[in-house]
Amino acid sequence: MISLENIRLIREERVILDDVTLHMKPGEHWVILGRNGSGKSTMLEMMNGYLFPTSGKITVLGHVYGQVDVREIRRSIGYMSQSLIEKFSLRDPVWEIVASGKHGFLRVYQKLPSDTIEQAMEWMERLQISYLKDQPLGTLSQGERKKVLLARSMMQEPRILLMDEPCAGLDLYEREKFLADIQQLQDRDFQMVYVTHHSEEIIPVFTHAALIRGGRILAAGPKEEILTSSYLSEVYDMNVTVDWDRGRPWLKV
Ligand SMILES: Nc1ncnc2c1ncn2[C@@H]1O[C@H](COP(=O)(O)OP(=O)(O)OP(=O)(O)O)[C@@H](O)[C@H]1O
Repeated sequence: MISLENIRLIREERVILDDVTLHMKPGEHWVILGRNGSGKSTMLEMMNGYLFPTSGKITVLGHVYGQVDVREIRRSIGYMSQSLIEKFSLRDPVWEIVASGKHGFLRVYQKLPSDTIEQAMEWMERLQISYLKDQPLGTLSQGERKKVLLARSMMQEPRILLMDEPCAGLDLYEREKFLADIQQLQDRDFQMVYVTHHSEEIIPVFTHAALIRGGRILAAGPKEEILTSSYLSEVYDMNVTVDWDRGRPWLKV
């Protein structure tokens, strides 16, 4: 469903991504793991069509970027990132922000169809944030904001969901609640790509991992083959040991 072939990106004369090749097939959920500044967010922005590579080929849902109207493809891609939260008005009520995801608007200026409002209520119910529906976004905790963003992304019934460090800033409790919500989405016919620098966020729903270091793919494939002590020591530039517990890799430094 998502394929990056020989991607190279040069910005301000710096090589940001080099020789990146990844094939994410239907039925696979991927994690992209790497240190700060390794190029993870840049890769997501390419999958979204926000950034175009200096060279290489990107194919998403069967369409080659550069040969299609990316805005059309983007309708099928949910995107969660901190930068998106910052675009909303902090005064808008939660239900409106969730509902506005249906067509990808940032604000609602017209009366919404009742089925869109109903769908927004259903997603808020499912993610247990109904009690927040009338609260202004600005009054929500970080964890609640992430759930609002997830509900909003799901409104467009995406075929792909890209998540850029969704657990950043969450405490242990909020993180685990959020990850449990992600785990529950597995029955849906879509593909998730999750960017993080914390390997303990790799919950069982994720089937594959790509390790990125200095803008290059260090290793990519089924997660059990990739999340090894040896590869992770290389990606983090320090000696670490992996312990698997209930389908999750935990690191000892
Ligand atoms: N417009 C730009 N011009 C020059 N360099 C850039 C530009 N945008 C990003 N970079 C550089 O590209 C590299 C990769 O950035 P990116 O945000 O993709 O990293 P990341 O792995 O997502 O990091 P983090 O985990 O800290 O969010 C960084 O070194 C960053 O400084």
